[in-house]
Amino acid sequence: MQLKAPEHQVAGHIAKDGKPGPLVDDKGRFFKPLQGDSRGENEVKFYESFSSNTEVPEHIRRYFPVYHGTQAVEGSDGAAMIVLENLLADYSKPSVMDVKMGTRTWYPEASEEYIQKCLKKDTGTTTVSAGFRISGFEVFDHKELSFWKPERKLLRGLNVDGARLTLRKFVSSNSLSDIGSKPDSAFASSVYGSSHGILTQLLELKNWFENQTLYHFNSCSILMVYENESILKGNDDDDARPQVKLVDFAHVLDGNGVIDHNFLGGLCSFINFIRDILQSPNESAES
Ligand SMILES: O=P(O)(O)O[C@@H]1[C@@H](OP(=O)(O)O)[C@H](OP(=O)(O)O)[C@H](O)[C@H](OP(=O)(O)O)[C@H]1OP(=O)(O)O
Ligand SMILES: Nc1ncnc2c1ncn2[C@@H]1O[C@H](COP(=O)(O)OP(=O)(O)O)[C@@H](O)[C@H]1O
Repeated sequence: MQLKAPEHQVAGHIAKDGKPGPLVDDKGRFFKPLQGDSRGENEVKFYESFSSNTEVPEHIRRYFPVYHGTQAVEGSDGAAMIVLENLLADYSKPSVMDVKMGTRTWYPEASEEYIQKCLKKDTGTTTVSAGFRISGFEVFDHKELSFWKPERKLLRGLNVDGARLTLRKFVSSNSLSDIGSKPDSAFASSVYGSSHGILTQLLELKNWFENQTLYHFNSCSILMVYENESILKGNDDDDARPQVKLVDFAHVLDGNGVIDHNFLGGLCSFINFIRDILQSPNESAES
């Protein structure tokens, strides 16, 4: 089995200091290392529960990576990995964004030390003020014809206007490395707005979150992706294949019959940001 580091990972842990990072194979699978501190165990528990839970509607399953169990992986010193569908396997020039949802990333059951660490990040980013934060993104720059990924530090410093601007940049054709340039939102209608676009998918998810009490998705992210190859070729809107997926279930807890207000609130706010861009694609917030 040929394994390599994923080309377009935008957030989360990477191989560092002897610890393994995610890997992908050529058969469309994504291998995520089981993290210590019971996080890995908890994520496996979630996937096992979710994949056999008959209360999860079929049309909602498509928003989650397919789970293929766990596996000891040779290229990674035999470490156990969670085997998932590689969400980017069918994309050749993907633009990708990871958005961590919720007005808080901590939860009462966590240790005081962990809560304080999360609180610091939550108040210092748009988590508290907007109900989500952009954890990472990579866009295909249509002027430079190459991928552009901002430094993490830059993302952590985004305020609400900065997040709004970044969501425009994500669907713009003008150069992204130029901080001063105003995003043209050229792909907003095909990526965010088309009948199968990001907004439609977010609204379908929201419908489920308004009722589901099975799980609480603490610290979970929405991963948005679309294809640039088709846009470059001038094909029609549907070829951008915009996709919304949920990732990172290391801190998911049982819902115990209670609505996940934290995720739902963040999702509603995020939907409003996307809607605003669609309603005024030419407006551009100052960074
Ligand atoms: O260590 P940090 O500060 O980079 O925090 C990680 C987060 O990075 P962030 O600062 O939010 O961009 C990281 O967030 P992303 O996945 O990058 O959005 C995770 O929250 C990670 O924890 P876990 O894998 O969910 O248990 C976080 O890792 P832990 O520190 O909780 O191990
Ligand atoms: N199934 C997947 N397919 C493709 N890429 C993925 C998949 N899951 C995660 N990723 C990539 O890895 C990043 C980190 O994933 P995540 O599950 O949040 O890891 P961590 O627990 O280390 O934070 C995501 O932002 C995304 O770029």
